[in-house]
Amino acid sequence: MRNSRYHTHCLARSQNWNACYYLPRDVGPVGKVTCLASSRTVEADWKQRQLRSTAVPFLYQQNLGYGRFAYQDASASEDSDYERGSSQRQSGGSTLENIDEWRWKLTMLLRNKDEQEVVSRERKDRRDFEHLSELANRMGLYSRQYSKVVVFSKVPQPNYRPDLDDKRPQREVVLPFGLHREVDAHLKAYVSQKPMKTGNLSESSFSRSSSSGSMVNDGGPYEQEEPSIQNSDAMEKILLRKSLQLRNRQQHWQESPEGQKMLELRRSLPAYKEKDALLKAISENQVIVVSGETGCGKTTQLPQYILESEIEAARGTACSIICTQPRRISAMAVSERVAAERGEKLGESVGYKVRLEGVKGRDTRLLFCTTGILLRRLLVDRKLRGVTHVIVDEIHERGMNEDFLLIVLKELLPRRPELRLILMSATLNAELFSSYFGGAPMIHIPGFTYPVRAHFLENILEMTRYQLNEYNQIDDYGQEKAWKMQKQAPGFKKRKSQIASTVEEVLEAADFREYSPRTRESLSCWNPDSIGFNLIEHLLCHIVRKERPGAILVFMTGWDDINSLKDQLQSHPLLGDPSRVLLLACHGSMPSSEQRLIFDKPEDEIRKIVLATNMAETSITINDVVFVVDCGKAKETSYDALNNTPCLLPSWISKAASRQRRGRAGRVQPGECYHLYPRCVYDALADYQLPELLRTPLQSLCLQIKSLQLGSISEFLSKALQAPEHLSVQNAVEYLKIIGALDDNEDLTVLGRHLSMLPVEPKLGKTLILGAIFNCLDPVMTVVAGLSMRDPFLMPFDKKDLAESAKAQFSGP
Ligand SMILES: Nc1ncnc2c1ncn2[C@@H]1O[C@H](COP(=O)(O)OP(=O)(O)OP(=O)(O)O)[C@@H](O)[C@H]1O
Repeated sequence: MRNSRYHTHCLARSQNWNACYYLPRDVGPVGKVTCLASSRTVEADWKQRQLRSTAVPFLYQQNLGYGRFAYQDASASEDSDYERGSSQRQSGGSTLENIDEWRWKLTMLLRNKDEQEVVSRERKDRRDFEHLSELANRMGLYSRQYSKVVVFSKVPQPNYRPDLDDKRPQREVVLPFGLHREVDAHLKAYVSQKPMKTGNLSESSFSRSSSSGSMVNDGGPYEQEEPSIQNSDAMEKILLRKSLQLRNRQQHWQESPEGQKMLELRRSLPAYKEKDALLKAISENQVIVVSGETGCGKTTQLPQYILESEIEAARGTACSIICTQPRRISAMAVSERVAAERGEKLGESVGYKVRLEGVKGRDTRLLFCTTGILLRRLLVDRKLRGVTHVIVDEIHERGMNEDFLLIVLKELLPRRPELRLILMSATLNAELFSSYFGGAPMIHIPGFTYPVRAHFLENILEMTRYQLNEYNQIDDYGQEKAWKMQKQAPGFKKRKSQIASTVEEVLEAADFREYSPRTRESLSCWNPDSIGFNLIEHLLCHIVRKERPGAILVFMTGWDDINSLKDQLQSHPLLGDPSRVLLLACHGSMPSSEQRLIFDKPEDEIRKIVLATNMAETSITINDVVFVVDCGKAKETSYDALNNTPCLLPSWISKAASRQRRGRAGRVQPGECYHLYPRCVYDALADYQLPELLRTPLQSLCLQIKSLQLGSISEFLSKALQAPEHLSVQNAVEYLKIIGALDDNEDLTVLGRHLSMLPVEPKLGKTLILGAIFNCLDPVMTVVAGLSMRDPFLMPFDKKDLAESAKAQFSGP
């Protein structure tokens, strides 16, 4: 290893800037520099004046690197004794004491167009961070905490920064050519001798890098050869022994007192009554469609029934179940719950995989993952080798990934007759899915777990005696506060969406005679465009003071309204009192570790209030939630194919989404749901949300189609459950041609291939480009980013919405 050349960087502290520069190792001798990758020690004896003139910012590159010219604050690096010393000298105590210093640092960051971020490793408690974060936010900057490191930046930050992960330092090691060849030869020899197993998840390409080069297969779609199984007798014996071990372990747990208790609990769920019928239908049909009320046990029980019955039949090692979830948080939470119900640690027979995170082991037979992860696996393993069951959960959401997955799976089914596909949701249009899969059987799980009482706006106003008027419905949030307030102000005219007009019509026709004059008056000035911060505050006070114990889950639309409402509630004498209320936020741009806090139970006497986006709408069980508050709106990407203008705006949710929100209560005890809109408005909502495929740009999807070699883009998309308009497809293809991702024959260029590998949700075409900027500072990508910035299509975006969407998309799937 002595000969290896480390692409590492040294930290050098500058005198005046209170900052560190990244220096490439070969910048030349500037004082005495020793880099030891293993011990992560940097010894620096800088001649500082000399350094300031010689130091050059270093573009830090790595696979998912965030190339930028970085500053680190003086106390930055734990790597350096020198730095530690300076940290003590300069920070001197709490961050709040040096707030002016911070203000100056952030101002300098804003002024200097070459700098993108300030990285601080100074010890900060949560309050300090929030204080600084507020300051940064006010200055139009972003902030993010990664364990002990805090980043203030000009652009939104992703959930995970490998370059800031002290526990897992990533270095690129360039091996000498001779050694490289030797390792290659050993690997080849090993691979050629190693028998291939089927049915083993650990061998599946979930662990393969998507950049393995196997993505493009000359054989065309689904034409890969099955791996030959050598020494099959010996292998079968090993697998059988393993299967018997799995069976013994399962029986042992089920017979234990804790296992018995858990079984009893599981048997009380409505799904249990249908267990045999479900298993029979699965064994007799390749595709089935399952519906059942929220909380009846679809997500946690059905995959488990399959797993248990396979293990029971001594086929444990041959079975491999994948259950997709639309969101990271549900994949993680549900897998934890199922592992606990099986008396195991996560990563034994049950695991999860979401982007950049996952827990699974060699024996994992049931894997919960995001839809995006399954799609990425399909990139490298089109036949889903070894997978026996695919369960697509919450199929009613009709996200772009889910619809895309369905087309691919539908094509795959005839080639994998033993593969089973199960589509599930509480609120799906079962006939639509059934007919798409040639009349697949539909099974309904009847019954509720616990009742949830629904209260609509008229009941809430009666109950709380809150009086709505023209002035207390102006929500105070977001950077463009003035604009938003103007928009919400009575009399402000704007182009109305169809649903907004319908809402107005039903309100005009509504009959509220049975309610008090006070409520009728309130309803007459209710502003359907506002979220109603003041009403929410009043309702929360009412629940905290007068209702039974239990956590409250409030559904908001996005990062900005959640944060502003949180600020407002924090300054309230009751709701802001930490000895009585624990206020938590949960949105897509938060790190998973923070999102998980919503599942923790606070101390007795403290009421937990979670402000969440629709990411908490499906699959998850926060077991102390008794009350749900639903503002009736969610941020949604929509797209006007005629003008090629996408936008991300709060829109009315569908009835299905409203029921899903209500269903977050009543899972372990009876619950209450407060819908902040009248019942007549609920009745007027669409049954289901318009599929994402029909309302968003298709660029990213087109790239996926091409990289999977699925033929002509328009032909492929015409096979969707509900095919997008021809104009939308054409626009997307044209766009990709303009930026050089597709050539004139609609084939992927090198650039297109790179872009198709980006882990970006295909929600906004422009986000794909932002993904290129953030995730891949490959020079080619930067050129593309530049091109797209001049692209007039970008203009209709609300900049904040775009940034927020980008943030949300980097955190999922
Ligand atoms: N973490 C948990 N703690 C306690 N009970 C739980 C937990 N997770 C699930 N449950 C119990 O299991 C039941 C079934 O949950 P599951 O997620 O399988 O329902 P579901 O039918 O998939 O609902 P949804 O459609 O809302 O996702 C819940 O109603 C609850 O009683």
